[in-house]
Amino acid sequence: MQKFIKSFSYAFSGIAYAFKTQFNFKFHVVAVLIAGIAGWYFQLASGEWLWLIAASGLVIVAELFNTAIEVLVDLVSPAYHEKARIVKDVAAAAVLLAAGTALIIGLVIFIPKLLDHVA
Ligand SMILES: Nc1ncnc2c1ncn2[C@@H]1O[C@H](COP(=O)(O)OP(=O)(O)OP(=O)(O)O)[C@@H](O)[C@H]1O
Repeated sequence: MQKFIKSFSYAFSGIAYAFKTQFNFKFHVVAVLIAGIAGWYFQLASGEWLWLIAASGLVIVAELFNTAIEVLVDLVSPAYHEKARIVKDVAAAAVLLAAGTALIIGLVIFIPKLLDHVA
């Protein structure tokens, strides 16, 4: 049981590291919070909440993997290396794709609600 609790504390320290050191991670956490507040304001249906939660999770998980990959690359290849560049660029591309997907999901959910709101 103590091992189980410890593994949570390791995971939380990983989240804290990403939050403290990665501007993009902070940016995405703020975006997720804003989406959550907007979801609460517009009283999303449960299906819409599920899409929003899945999209948010996708972005945060991608950011965490990207952070881990960046740290690992810096550890094994502090000097410039073409393969290190590719690894970091591909990891960054995964975040970009996740964020783009989440943005599209957010627009599909919120644009009709915003249009209804202003009409
Ligand atoms: N060791 C390296 N060898 C080759 N290219 C690298 C190396 N480190 C970084 N790069 C290149 O520089 C880009 C930016 O790398 P960097 O580590 O600064 O990431 P970042 O996305 O700016 O994150 P952060 O600023 O949070 O560390 C990478 O995507 C890659 O193209």
